[in-house]
Amino acid sequence: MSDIRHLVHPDIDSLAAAAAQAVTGHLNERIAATGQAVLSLTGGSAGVKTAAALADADIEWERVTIYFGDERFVPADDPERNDGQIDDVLLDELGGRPTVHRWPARGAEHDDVDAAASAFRAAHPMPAGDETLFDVTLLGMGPEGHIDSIFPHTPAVAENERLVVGVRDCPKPPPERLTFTLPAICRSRHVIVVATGDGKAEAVARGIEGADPVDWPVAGARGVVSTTYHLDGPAASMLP
Ligand SMILES: O=C(O)[C@H](O)[C@@H](O)[C@H](O)[C@H](O)COP(=O)(O)O
Repeated sequence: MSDIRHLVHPDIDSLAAAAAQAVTGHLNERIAATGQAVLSLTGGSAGVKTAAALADADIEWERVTIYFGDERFVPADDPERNDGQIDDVLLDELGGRPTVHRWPARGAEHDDVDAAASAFRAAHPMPAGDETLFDVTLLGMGPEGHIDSIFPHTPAVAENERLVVGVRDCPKPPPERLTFTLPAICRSRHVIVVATGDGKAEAVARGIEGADPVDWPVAGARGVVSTTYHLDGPAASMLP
């Protein structure tokens, strides 16, 4: 099992700055080594703030490929989509420099979430086996330990083969979503979890102690090289 650690920051802005600095270091290391890097982004307040902090980072973005860890299966122009929030704070500013792979939107081409997941798999073939898929996966987390659209006690958290699934009956609206699964997330070199507030404290503690991911999905998100939780004081308050 890779190294797992946590860092506590005074507030969400310094947390986002530190997480963005870590993302930058990991991406630049891979760009120096291989000429390219792959990043998976996340929605939520801490995730979007971290993406915003990346707008000032010194990164050769034309060498970076970006995915979104999950997406709400709603129309492309729906303000509920995660990618629109990331466009506003980061991608619009970067223009066409990174390669960005978006999830299918609900619409004329896709009106069924499972068909949309199949279409995404077909359009983005990913190698079987252990080869890493992402250099960095950034994850926000809900109070019940959900990451991406992987919620406790759902088919998505039990998925142990497919890298991408459609989600129905999601406990948090909207009910239909698309998500990478734990087998995909665990093929990241570095996993970075960002969480603030005492509502997240139990999930943080369960994640770091290595609880059953069926109960606390974040506990199943482990990077090949490192797993780091960036927290504020309240989110860290149940750690030993
Ligand atoms: O699709 C979603 O419903 C959100 O993106 C959600 O998964 C979010 O990332 C977490 O709930 C953490 O959000 P906060 O950092 O705002 O608490």
